[in-house]
Amino acid sequence: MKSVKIIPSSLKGEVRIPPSKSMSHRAIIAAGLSNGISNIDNITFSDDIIATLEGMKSFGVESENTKTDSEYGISSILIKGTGRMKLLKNEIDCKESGSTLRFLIPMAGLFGEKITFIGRGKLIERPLDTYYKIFREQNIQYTNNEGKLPLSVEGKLRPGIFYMKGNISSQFITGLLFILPMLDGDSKIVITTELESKGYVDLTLDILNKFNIHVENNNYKEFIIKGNQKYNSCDYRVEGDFSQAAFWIVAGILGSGIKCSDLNIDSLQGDKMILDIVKEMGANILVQDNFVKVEKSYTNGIVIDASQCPDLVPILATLGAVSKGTTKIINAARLRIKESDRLKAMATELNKLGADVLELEDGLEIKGKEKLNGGVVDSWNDHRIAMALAIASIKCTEPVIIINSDAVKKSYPRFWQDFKSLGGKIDERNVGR
Ligand SMILES: O=C(O)C1=C[C@@H](OP(=O)(O)O)[C@@H](O)[C@H](O)C1
Ligand SMILES: C=C(OP(=O)(O)O)C(=O)O
Repeated sequence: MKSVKIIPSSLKGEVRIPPSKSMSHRAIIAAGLSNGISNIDNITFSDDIIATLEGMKSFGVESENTKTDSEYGISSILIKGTGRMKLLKNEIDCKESGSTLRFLIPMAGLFGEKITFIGRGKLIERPLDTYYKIFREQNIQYTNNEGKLPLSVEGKLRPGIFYMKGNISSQFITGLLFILPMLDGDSKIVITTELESKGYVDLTLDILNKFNIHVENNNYKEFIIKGNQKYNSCDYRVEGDFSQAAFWIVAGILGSGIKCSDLNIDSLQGDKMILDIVKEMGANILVQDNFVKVEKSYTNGIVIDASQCPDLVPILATLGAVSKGTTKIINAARLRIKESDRLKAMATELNKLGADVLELEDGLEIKGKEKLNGGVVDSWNDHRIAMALAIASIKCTEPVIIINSDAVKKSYPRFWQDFKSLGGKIDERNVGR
């Protein structure tokens, strides 16, 4: 396991934002389900994306790496779909990726053969009840380990009406939206609660559309899906990731200004909300068509509703910890079922650095301080916690040691390189455990 020692310094400069993880998962899946060859440009092989790519290969999809830009760790891949999946491997390793697991489970319903999903870390216990309910309703056989992975599924998914809660994870809705259009009859998904993470469903519908699959969205309450649709292959460039840009935007505010390039300002990504949130907190930010530039700014605490942007919470907790007044993060209960219990993780670790964070049942209450101290903190094996703590170091008076710092590989393998290129001073070391 790796740890990093950070000597606090003020970051500044320009960073090319890595491709959106959410859009990469979706592009690989849609391309794999189509009949033909799709060129997917601007891909980073983070652990989560490797899990989806390998999972699709188990379903008979072929992929070829066509271009690699080693300076930025960016690749292009050709995905060869056959339109008809063939099962090459019955065990799918989703590593620690919730998206991979929840997007690929419904695909098992195309085969009717027994398929086993395995995973690691916290993924083993992240909830899947929404799918278990559907399996029972459709007489699909499944076994799990007291509700946890490994999960084995056997049986064909049939078209129909699917009632689903919208406040556990939007990933279940995305998972069904990929497969229901391929079934031999029409389906409807009915959302029985308010839908959280709507932006992620928008991303799914957008990619489906680009690959020739059409779904009617009745105001996020119902999704009407015609059966017998066919995915067309498509050349697709993945745009920059606003969830990752958020770390550098906050780093620029706390440090000495940062330009984030390769962002699409018209993006459908829900985490684009970071721009409005930091503006409301008082940050000076210049937003252009394809880049964002933030200046060092003094920010004030506000109330932040996290229901549509859960992945921003760790870095917003960091910003709140050094903003003037109180920052309250509300509607964030779902954060407890991510790669770590992110509410507990951020409250615990920021407090170790000298912050004043109170963990609430469904949020955080943070009383801002001008400076933090420093100390030894843990990433909880969660990429977003590691990155949020790294950015907190900018405001520390003493060094910060982050244990299990290579958790960043889940979504952003080059994070520490980019941190250094912006002037971050780190010392990486291997530690036992
Ligand atoms: O569909 C997606 O790509 C994602 C949906 C969100 O999950 P929930 O819908 O479970 O909040 C988000 O937290 C996750 O990082 C990616
Ligand atoms: C929660 C995340 O991803 P996933 O649910 O796909 O594991 C994330 O990237 O923060």
